[in-house]
Amino acid sequence: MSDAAAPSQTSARPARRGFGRRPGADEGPRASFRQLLPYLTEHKRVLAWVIALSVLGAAASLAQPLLVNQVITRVQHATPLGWLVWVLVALVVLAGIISGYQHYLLQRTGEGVVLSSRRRLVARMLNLPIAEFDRRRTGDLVSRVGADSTALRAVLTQGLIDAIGGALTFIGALVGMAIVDPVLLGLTVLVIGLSVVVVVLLSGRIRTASGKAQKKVGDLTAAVERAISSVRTIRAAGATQREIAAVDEDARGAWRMGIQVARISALVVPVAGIALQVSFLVVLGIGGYRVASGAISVASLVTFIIFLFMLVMPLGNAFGAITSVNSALGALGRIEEIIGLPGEDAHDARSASVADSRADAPAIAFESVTFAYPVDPEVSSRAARESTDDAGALVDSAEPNGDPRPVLRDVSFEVPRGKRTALVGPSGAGKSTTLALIERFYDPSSGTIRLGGVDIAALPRDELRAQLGYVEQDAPALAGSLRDNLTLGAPDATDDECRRVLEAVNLGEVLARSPLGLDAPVGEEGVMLSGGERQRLAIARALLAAPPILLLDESTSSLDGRNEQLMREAIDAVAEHRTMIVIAHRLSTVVDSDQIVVLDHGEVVGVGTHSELVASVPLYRELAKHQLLV
Ligand SMILES: Nc1ncnc2c1ncn2[C@@H]1O[C@H](COP(=O)(O)OP(=O)(O)OP(=O)(O)O)[C@@H](O)[C@H]1O
Repeated sequence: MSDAAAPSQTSARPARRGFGRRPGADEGPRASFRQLLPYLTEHKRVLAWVIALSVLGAAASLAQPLLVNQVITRVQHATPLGWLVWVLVALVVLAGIISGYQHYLLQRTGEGVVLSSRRRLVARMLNLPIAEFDRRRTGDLVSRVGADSTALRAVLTQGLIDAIGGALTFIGALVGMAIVDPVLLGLTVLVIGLSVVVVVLLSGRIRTASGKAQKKVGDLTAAVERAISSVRTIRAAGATQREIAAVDEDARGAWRMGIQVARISALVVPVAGIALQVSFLVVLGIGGYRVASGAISVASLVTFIIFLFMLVMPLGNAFGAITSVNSALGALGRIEEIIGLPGEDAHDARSASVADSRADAPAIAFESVTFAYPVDPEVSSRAARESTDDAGALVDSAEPNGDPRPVLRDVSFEVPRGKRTALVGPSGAGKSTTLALIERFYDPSSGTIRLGGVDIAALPRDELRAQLGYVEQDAPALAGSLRDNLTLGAPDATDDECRRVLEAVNLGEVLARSPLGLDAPVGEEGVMLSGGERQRLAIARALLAAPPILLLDESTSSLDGRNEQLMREAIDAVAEHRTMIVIAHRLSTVVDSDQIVVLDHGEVVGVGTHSELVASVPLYRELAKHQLLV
């Protein structure tokens, strides 16, 4: 049940500040090369094989000019060519096969890196504390799994491994040059060293710019996600053009950052070429002078120049690799930012088990629970810095001094086993928050919540959530079929059980509506169902998992008489033999509850039956009068 509830919590309660821009958060996170290594070492065998192939390929290619030279000499001297041509053909074919195979292996490994980053990212993302979803934008998170992970592929497919393979040629050329003429080598190293310094200096800027570019893509995805998920509201408000303009602005932001990356890499790409040309001119000039002065022979100078070309080629590859690795590091920074966050159970004690609960203890007990929603650190520090008026407008969950504002204060009440307890109170009193604390979507700032006498903070979360069924307030249906929705918390349920449970919540009619039966799609967020049907489908889902305690956050939307009756019957079906906590927005649903807890401004102002509360709690009497129940 918990698995069902946790992820969909985000859609039920979109982040309060979710759509806004996060001030000062323009600097994307940056990753270091060290963080990339685990992704590469996962494939170290294939990569070693690829490097070996690239050395072999280089040797096959390098041998070709030597053989061509031989062929030409033999033709000039009219000597038979013999096996030479066949060896040459074989080498050309071999070099081609090696390069094709190497390309395939790199692409495949690149996909492997993307896959493992996505797996790690999604595994962590779906385990993050709910508060992280409150403060982050869904689209931005989605973009990390899509665009950012894809960017990692470039590390392998664009030069890094070629550069490593080329390192051998590079070192060989250096050694050869040192033997031929150390003085000329000194000059060459000076020129090439300068180009390396330039590239290394630029590489940091590429990484930063790529990180920002990926962040802009995240902003864009978030804007598109917001526009698509609220498309009905946007159309109805006549705001389509404004939304298009807003998304357009984000798209242009991503484009601008992309251009910036292109500008910096445009500086890097020609550096290797310039280094070659300059060192060629220097070697020719100074080398020519040294030949003239008799310091070296012409043959040595020619050999040195050939080595120079062999030296600069892999250097060009390495510079290309620096660009692609730094771009990937920009994306990796955003991936690692999420992977590095602690999961919701990182600090859990797990020192108790549900088996420790006592039969004589209440099903649930709140003991002096105080709770404040965590405030985004950025907002809290901004609130503390700026004038209180502005800060107040920033976010309503922070006190003017930046401290989080308590939503529940010193709340104590008990939920008896097998009975129906209702939570009532004005909007914003903290009713949904109370259920969220029982599910441990958040932990109290102080006080204790007990399940059968056991502190829920000591229980493994999956054990706790297996005891609870949770029906959220609005639209709690997931895209997919009726069956997908029902079996979310009970994957082994049979079709018969699914059908029975649909009948129990008066949804038999929905089942009969489509020839697809249980396979009938419910649409994105269940749009193909009415509000009342969605809520009853969620109740059916909870019922199928058969948890001993059911938490039901009744829909705020008003239901017509027939739907209300259907809902009441569904709740009665659920309540049988179960402990139930229901948040009631219509008192008529709860007047016959065994116990009613009245919340006001985060405090318990009364606990009792309907008639007791009418007699003793003015707020309840007021609510009842309003709803024509007294
Ligand atoms: N994720 C959140 N982050 C920050 N503040 C929140 C969050 N969810 C709720 N709040 C705040 O907590 C307070 C209590 O909200 P809650 O949803 O628990 O009230 P409620 O009694 O269920 O209201 P309603 O009857 O309207 O559903 C409100 O002031 C609300 O703004």
